Amino acid sequence: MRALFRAARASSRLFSTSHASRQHQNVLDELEARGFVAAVTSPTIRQHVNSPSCIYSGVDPSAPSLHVGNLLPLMGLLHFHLAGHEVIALVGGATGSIGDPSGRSSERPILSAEQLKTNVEGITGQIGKFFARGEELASLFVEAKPPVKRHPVKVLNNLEWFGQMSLLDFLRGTGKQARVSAMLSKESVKSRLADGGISFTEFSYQLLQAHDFSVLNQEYGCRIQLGGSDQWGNIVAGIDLINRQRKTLNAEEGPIESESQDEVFGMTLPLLTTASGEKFGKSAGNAVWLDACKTSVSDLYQFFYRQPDSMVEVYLKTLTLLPLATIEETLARHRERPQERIAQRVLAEQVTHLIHGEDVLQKCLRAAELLFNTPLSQYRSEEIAHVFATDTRFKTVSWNDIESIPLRKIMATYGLTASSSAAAKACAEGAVSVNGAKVLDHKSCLDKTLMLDDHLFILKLGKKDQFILYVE
Ligand SMILES: N[C@@H](Cc1ccc(O)cc1)C(=O)O
Repeated sequence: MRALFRAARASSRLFSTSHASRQHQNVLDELEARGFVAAVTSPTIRQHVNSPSCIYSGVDPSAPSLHVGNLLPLMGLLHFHLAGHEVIALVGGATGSIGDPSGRSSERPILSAEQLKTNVEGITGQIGKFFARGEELASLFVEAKPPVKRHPVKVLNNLEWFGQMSLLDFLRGTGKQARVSAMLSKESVKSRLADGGISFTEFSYQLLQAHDFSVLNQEYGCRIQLGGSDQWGNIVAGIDLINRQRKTLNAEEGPIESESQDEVFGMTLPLLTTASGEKFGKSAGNAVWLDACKTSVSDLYQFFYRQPDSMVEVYLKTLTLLPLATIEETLARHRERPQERIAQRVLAEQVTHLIHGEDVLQKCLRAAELLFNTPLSQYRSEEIAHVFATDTRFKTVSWNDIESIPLRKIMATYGLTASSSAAAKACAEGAVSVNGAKVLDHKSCLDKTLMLDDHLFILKLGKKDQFILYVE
């Protein structure tokens, strides 16, 4: 671990250490300065977070992996965690089986119990790693004085309380407190009623999320819920539910001790968009996943490296832990020589480190250097195989597998092009190379004499796409 920190420190040598120590005064000041706050349900949240509180945010397991669009709420939670607040990351094993209508124009498909279980496991693991790496990175930049006491982050699954709950208990305890008029007035419901309608299942979703907030408030003293701006309605539903339940209880049993009656809050985050105004987190129409098997580490790196100048400041402030002063310095250096993409490089390195760790980042940088800059002949095929071993663009084959297959077919098989006719076209246009040598004839097979020390082919399409075949 120490070695890892040292390596991380070395890779962060770009940054002056004068800003490396900083004390969190009020986490809200920090979050506002970084552009994290879209809205809060009550201004008193500022006083409230002057002393340690407990905050939660939830994510539904609609896929086995999180994607970069999920990073913003996680970063928000991470700032609270680093500042000494208690943090609960909730994975919606129950809500994920219902489907949140917020921000969706059509019903979600129902996932099988098995699929949900796989998804919950995948996401739970990713959240754990995210906070572990976040702390590791923070120790490089943020040294709170006096040291802040941090609490272990809790990752909970709402199936814990919904799994055993009967429908009658839900309708009597939670449903009874909810007003249909308030439920109908939620944006997520209104927009669907105006266009295509909504199932009773998705209509009820807001009550499930409201119930979560109430459970977390009672069981863990949780008083803040954080979410994207599309979550406003669901968050407010939770606050309303908690207040109504308290009122009922007070009426039935007389006022109870004050601590459990303290105000609860909601805070929403802005929706991150791309320069063209689309939802952030897609690359060529596909989500950019945190799971390296779904989006390779180098594709994740490249996704951030390719961000336009107009967006890089927003992403540096929200998706990295670099102190604001360091971000300013980085941007100033970037503006002097924009063609060097200094800010994009820092962004890509920081995010890749946060998601995949320092070792994987270094491997990825090495791979990029290898694929883009240095002459291939400087390398041994074993070294390249080692660097790319877990990369989705790497495949071990036998010579028999590929010997008599035309290049265009190989390219299509390994996903370099969508079809072999697209590969043929790319060859004709001179966009294809094998170990640095241009291949114009798409009918040709891989030439054994081009192999790097008898083992390796790098197929390249244009500047960005490549595939590595390691011949055993
Ligand atoms: N509804 C949230 C996820 C969520 C689930 C349960 C909660 O208690 C909170 C949030 C979303 O779709 O992003």
